[in-house]
Amino acid sequence: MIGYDNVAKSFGGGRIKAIDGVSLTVQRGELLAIVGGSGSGKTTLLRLTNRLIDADAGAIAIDGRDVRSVDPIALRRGIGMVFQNGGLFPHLSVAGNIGITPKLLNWPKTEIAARVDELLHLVRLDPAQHRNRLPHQLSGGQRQRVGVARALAARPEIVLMDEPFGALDPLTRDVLGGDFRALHDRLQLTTVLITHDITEALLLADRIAVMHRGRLLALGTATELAGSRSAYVAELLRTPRRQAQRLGALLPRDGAA
Ligand SMILES: Nc1ncnc2c1ncn2[C@@H]1O[C@H](COP(=O)(O)OP(=O)(O)OP(=O)(O)O)[C@@H](O)[C@H]1O
Repeated sequence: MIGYDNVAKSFGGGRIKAIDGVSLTVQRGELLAIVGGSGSGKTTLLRLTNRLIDADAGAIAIDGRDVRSVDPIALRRGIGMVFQNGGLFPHLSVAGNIGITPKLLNWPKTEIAARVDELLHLVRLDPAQHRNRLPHQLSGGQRQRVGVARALAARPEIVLMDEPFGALDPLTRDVLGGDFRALHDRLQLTTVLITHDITEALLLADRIAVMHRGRLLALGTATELAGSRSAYVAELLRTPRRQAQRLGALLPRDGAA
């Protein structure tokens, strides 16, 4: 569904190699997580995908079509994008935020209103209670749900998510992650999700891409990564492994559910 072929992108007149020869294929229907330290190139890769920036070298294809042959605005309208903290327009209501792409696409008003309510149901927010609120009148988790609804408004096949659950408490994060995974499956989306949290990546994604200094260091399922010989990947997996062992010992299986 998305193919990256030897993609490179530098900043600062070539001094900062943000992406340094990345090749990777995201399968249709897959949820791929990208993990890696700060500055490893995760956001740059996402921004290249919908042409918020263009690559210096290599090619990116969506459904077999080079993204450079598609009008960037049309491209972005066909790809849902979810940001950390929702990225909602503060002066627009929930309905205004969710309906923004359909409005740009000149959908009739009644159709937009029906779609907003349908999407609020989809992300498990009561339309009557939420559609007229402003973003600051929502909790962090509710804002992210609205962010997901907005990304899905024009029925994209691809969703790009940049640390969507990063600023949430661990319980909300877990629930939202699970809810999104269910939506991804139900709507047969292809999703690329950036996260700092390797545990979240292991639990949610079909495959995980590990980025390090602009390069793709490893790519695979949890089991495949566990067999990686990279010292960096072993270090990444050490914390969730240790936590799983400690929690297994601390929480007996037949305790409170
Ligand atoms: N517009 C820009 N101008 C100059 N340098 C940039 C720009 N965008 C990104 N960079 C640099 O490119 C490198 C990769 O940045 P990127 O934002 O892709 O990393 P990241 O892995 O998403 O980091 P984080 O997890 O901290 O968000 C960094 O060194 C960053 O400073």
